[in-house]
Amino acid sequence: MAPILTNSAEAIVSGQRDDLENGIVRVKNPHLASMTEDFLYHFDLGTKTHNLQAMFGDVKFVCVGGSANRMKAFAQFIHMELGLNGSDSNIMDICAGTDRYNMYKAGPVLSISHGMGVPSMSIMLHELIKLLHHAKCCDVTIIRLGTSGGIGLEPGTVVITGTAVDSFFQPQFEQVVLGKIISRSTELDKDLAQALLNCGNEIADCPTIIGNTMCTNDFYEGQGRLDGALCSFSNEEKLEYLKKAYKAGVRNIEMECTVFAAMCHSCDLKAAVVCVALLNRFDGDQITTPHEVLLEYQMRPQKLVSMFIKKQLGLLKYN
Ligand SMILES: O=P(O)(O)O[C@H]1O[C@H](CO)[C@@H](O)[C@H]1O
Ligand SMILES: O=c1cc[nH]c(=O)[nH]1
Repeated sequence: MAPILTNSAEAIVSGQRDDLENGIVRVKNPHLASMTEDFLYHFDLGTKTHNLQAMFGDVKFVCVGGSANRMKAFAQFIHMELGLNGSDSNIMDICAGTDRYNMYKAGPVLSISHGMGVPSMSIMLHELIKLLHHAKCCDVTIIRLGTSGGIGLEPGTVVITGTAVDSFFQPQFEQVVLGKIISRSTELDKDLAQALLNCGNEIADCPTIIGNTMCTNDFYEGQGRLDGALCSFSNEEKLEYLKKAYKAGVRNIEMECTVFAAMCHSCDLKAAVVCVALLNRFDGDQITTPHEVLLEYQMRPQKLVSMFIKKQLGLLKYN
């Protein structure tokens, strides 16, 4: 179906131009300004109940990932890496009042879980972007740290997304709004991707590439797996699709990158997606790699992003 609205139609409304000029995170919703209170239901945080500027005003980096444990571990890791005061074991879940998402803060770094799939990521991002806006956060960089299925890659390879594409290999995110399809661009920040690649290249045993990432709405049939409860295609058809994806520059598959890229792009947030490939999908579908190996793979995006944050904060030199 043809798109009915693109990014260009989302004009900057009055008041938002000031935010653009002073680097404050912007929202693109003219209705928000007239609300006397904004309650971020899935975070259990609100503009009347919490001083969001005092709590979050110093945030410069937001790291997001599917699992609550991973994002807690990342908060503890970055706390240690940045040499922050206090014990990393005291880092508390800021969203403890709800079990939808988990949020941790370590100095200027916010670490949040988003669950699995586009709807879960989308809800989290609506509330996160509003939170950053209400807190008057400036010049924020947001990075997704995830896992993925590789296409033609050695397991353990870290893929920094060049372009986030949908299941038709198109650089767009389509959403149904009021019964019509809206299409938004999934452009990501090229300089940020390159800076992250440079960090990856400095880390031993952390093979890193830039490649296109395909976002799907399912882990099984949606990613061409033969091992789900349902399967409507043959092994040959699966391989043909994966080869087509490879030809289109796709190097990994996950389940959130297009909505993440589109929403961040629409709100002028510098964004990147850094996902480790857990397996090579040309070799199979099941993830049977030992748990300790998977944990080490999951640390790779964290180490890479930690190095980037340290460089940005002047704690490490750029080569
Ligand atoms: O490792 P995370 O961040 O959860 O991401 C990937 O893993 C999940 C599927 O196992 C999907 O959410 C996919 O995008
Ligand atoms: O194959 C995989 C592995 C992790 N996450 C995905 O979405 N797909």
